Amino acid sequence: MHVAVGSTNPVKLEAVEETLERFDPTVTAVAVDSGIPEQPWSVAETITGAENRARRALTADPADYGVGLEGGVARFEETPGLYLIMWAAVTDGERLERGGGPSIRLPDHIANRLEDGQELGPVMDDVCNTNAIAETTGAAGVLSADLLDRAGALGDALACAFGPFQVDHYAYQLE
Ligand SMILES: O=P(O)(O)OP(=O)(O)OP(=O)(O)OC[C@H]1O[C@@H](n2cnc3c(O)ncnc32)[C@H](O)[C@@H]1O
Ligand SMILES: [Mg+2]
Repeated sequence: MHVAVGSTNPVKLEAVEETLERFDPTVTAVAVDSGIPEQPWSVAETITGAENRARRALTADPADYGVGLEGGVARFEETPGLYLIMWAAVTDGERLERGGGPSIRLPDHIANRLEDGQELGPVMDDVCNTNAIAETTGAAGVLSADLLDRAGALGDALACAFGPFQVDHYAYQLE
């Protein structure tokens, strides 16, 4: 199985390789434009970024599946605070499925810096005194006391978008 991933971030490639390990995938990285701002600010924008990445990766590199993984931030009416969210999209060229990953509240001092227009990756590096933490454990790792890591969190979203291609239950269309 050949999977084209719309990113060159090693943590995203790791997420795909680990999550789809059972299918023994050949994973290629495709540099694509996500078509949205570098720091998505809503569920809708984050999902659109994942969709664009999946479609554009498959167009650039004809594989069995195109995968898009996108991190973003969003507010929810039902709960206070700014949340880090992540979404995945998978396409086989005809059908496209979406799946969501974990959501974790950002500390106010970090949320305030995003409100001022900064990006989460560099803000996390500044706060944690790290270099490119978005390519390893990520904010998801740091803020969950390492109960998660970014590859695993993105992998959960991917599993939710990829599973429906493999499971017969989705093949029956309800009229
Ligand atoms: O090369 P790409 O694929 O774009 O990888 P990226 O790390 O920039 O990932 P996204 O564009 O999907 O994420 C949007 C922004 O949110 C940041 N981000 C998302 N999740 C993060 C995490 O767990 N830790 C640190 N930064 C994160 C990321 O660095 C970007 O500034
Ligand atoms: Mg990015």
